[in-house]
Amino acid sequence: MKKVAIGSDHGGYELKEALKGYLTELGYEYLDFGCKAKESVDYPDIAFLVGECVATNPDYVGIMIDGVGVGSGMVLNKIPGVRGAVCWDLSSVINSREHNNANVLSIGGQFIGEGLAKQLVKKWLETDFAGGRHDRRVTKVMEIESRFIKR
Ligand SMILES: O=P(O)(O)OC[C@H]1O[C@@H](O)[C@H](O)[C@@H]1O
Repeated sequence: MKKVAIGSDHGGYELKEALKGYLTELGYEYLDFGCKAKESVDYPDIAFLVGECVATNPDYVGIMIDGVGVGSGMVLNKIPGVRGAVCWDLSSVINSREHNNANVLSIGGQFIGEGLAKQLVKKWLETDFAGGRHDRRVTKVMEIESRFIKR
């Protein structure tokens, strides 16, 4: 079972706190990268920490929650090795795992209520990469990334 790197900005703080308890209920270990209170913070700072954890630890997947999910999605996809997926419903969640082998889920705490967020997180964590033709495509995604990595 993968471990979960979880983080939020102020827009996702309350949902993050609720999801932590839910992850424990489901049997997942997690590492909380903040934020630690509802005061305003900058989503790139936290999304970076979540993405860095996932990029450097194959045992981890990530969950990042800001107000909308899009900004953190941008940050996550700047980090080599991270495939961040901004999702809003069960179809996008399932597709991001089966087709894209997403390793970080980004959701918007201002749009997604606690009940739906729990459904999305559970489904995302339980859905496997389908491989096959999708493996070829994800390999191409990662190859494109490698063209921009300076050595
Ligand atoms: O709460 P403020 O600072 O207005 O806006 C920050 C939010 O707006 C978007 O960039 C992100 O979703 C972030 O959570």
